[in-house]
Amino acid sequence: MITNFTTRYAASPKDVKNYNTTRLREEFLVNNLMIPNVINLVYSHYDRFITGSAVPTNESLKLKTINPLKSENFLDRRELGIINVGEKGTVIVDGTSYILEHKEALYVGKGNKDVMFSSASSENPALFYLNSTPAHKAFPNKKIGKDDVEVIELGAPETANARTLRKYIVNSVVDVCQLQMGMTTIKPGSSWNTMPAHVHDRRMEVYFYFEVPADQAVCHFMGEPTETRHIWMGNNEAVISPPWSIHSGSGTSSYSFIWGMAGENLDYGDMDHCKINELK
Ligand SMILES: O=C(O)C(=O)C[C@H](O)C(=O)CO
Ligand SMILES: [Zn+2]
Repeated sequence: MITNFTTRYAASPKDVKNYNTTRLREEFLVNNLMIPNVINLVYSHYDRFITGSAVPTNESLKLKTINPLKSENFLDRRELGIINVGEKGTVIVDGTSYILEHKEALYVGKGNKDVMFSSASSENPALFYLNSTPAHKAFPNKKIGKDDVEVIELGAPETANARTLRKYIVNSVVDVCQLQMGMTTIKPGSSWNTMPAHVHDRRMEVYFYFEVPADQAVCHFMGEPTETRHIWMGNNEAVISPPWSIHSGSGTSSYSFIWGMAGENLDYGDMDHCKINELK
């Protein structure tokens, strides 16, 4: 089996103003996820947040440590969130099996040594989306099924931002050190996520867009509120959002995305909202 990783460094908003399209995509877009039989990881220096995927088909895939961690096992000093956006699969953590159906999640605490991914069917594999952050305390592993999530309805059809937000890995659902993860689904007829936009300089965020039809796209907006840029994104692509950046998007069809955050606090609602008519 193959484990790949790449590193992304943090960038100043003053520099990002001067990036062209290619550079913007090189620094922030993660477009090598959900490759069969491979674990692909991107190590970002924003809060040392790792974004990745594991797609096991005929054989199980083991989460191996990577060089930047300089640790024997991947989770020696980290916690991990896993959301399955594919078909049924299993994650075995130090001998305990957790079956994850479509859109179920697993929190894996610091100190676990062995994490193995497998799919129930090699033709219709599990698609495990992974987020990992540094951790300083070992919290118990916990599966988060569809009934465990906290659901909020946001937006309205009139403003084209009607969407359902599901909180999976937040501190009211599971004990965590700093990782937060959830999923937002745009309702048919709406296109905007996270509008009105916000920033939270206390935390960075990564968005993973999925359920984007093959001939459609999502235009992701980033940048300081008065200096925005955009990145066109396809299905199963992620984008790193620096703490100083808005993170909003508009799709040419309905779509879903997984948001993952890390940083200074665990307060989901700690956001500085931007006035829509003041964005530039
Ligand atoms: O649609 C939304 O609004 C979101 O999903 C917002 C994210 O959860 C977020 O940005 C949290 O800070
Ligand atoms: Zn946010």
